[in-house]
Amino acid sequence: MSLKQLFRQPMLRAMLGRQHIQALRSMTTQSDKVLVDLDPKTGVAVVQMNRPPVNSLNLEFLSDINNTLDKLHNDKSCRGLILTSSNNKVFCAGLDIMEMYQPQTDRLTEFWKTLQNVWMNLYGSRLATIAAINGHSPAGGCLLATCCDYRIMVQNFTIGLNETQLGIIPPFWFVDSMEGVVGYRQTELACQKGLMMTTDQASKIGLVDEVVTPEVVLQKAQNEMVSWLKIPDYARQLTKSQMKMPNINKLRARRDEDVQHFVNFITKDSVQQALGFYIENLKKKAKK
Ligand SMILES: CCCCCCCCCCC/C=C/C(=O)SCCNC(=O)CCNC(=O)[C@H](O)C(C)(C)COP(=O)(O)OP(=O)(O)OC[C@H]1O[C@@H](n2cnc3c(N)ncnc32)[C@H](O)[C@@H]1OP(=O)(O)O
Repeated sequence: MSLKQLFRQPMLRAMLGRQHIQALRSMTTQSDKVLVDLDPKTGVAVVQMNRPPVNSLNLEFLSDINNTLDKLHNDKSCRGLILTSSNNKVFCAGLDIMEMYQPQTDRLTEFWKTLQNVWMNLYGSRLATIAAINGHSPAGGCLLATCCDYRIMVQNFTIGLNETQLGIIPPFWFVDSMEGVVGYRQTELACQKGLMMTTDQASKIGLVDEVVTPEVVLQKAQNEMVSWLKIPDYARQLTKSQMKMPNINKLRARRDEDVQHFVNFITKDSVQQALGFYIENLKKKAKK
């Protein structure tokens, strides 16, 4: 069903009310890959990633996410953001591997710059941000989750920075994001070994704050958000910025160098070969 058709549903209209539908409409015109429901009463936006089959992050999807963040940041009524997925098995499969396999350099460069922008925009967001992780969350998916201020994850899924298992390297700002959440030692273990952790394992090291069942994940995120929004915005925002700016400034200072490293690394024959094998295995596994 298209969004237009969805808005026409009498049940939905009755449930949400007219004002809410208006907000929904204005926020969803941007992209069908990023669905935004901004509640004008609470100032909380639920942002659903909606790029089937697995929300892998390609250039266009990343641009859509970035535009959505910009729009929400420019909307004074918006105070909180809950990031989740329309797929109840996969929160986000990480970067779209096809962007990195046999790439055109211009697009690869643009792709990486856009990912850097998404990271800076979400990690440094003025909003209180909660990830409602309702499915698997490898690599770039884990990065998005660690950009948020709080993580609630559905049981029996997996999360982690598994890059080394693919023969690639998690960039320093991926690592910084993880370290900010779980500390140096756990980051060292998780990143060097490319660990994909179950929800329970992730909870034990503090990578996720709450483990829940699928039915309640969004409600739990909404409840948690209430407590964050009780804090005066300026106090919360300045405290957040004090803690996050050093990492953002670190990437800002090394942006071009980081793009260059990425492009040089990805275009190496050995890395292309490793990615080729990985894609083949993914496809074989998907067919089974
Ligand atoms: C000196 C310093 C140098 C620094 C250099 C920098 C180095 C580079 C840094 C790059 C950082 C990379 C970050 C990443 O995010 S890489 C991506 C990592 N992601 C994964 O490994 C996830 C792979 N996917 C899965 O494990 C599963 O798909 C998942 C658990 C997410 C879901 O399982 P499920 O069973 O539900 O779905 P399928 O596996 O059947 O998949 C369905 C189809 O989707 C395709 N797919 C899956 N993941 C991806 C992906 N990440 N990109 C593109 N496509 C993906 C899969 O192949 C299936 O497709 P088909 O149906 O067409 O076969």
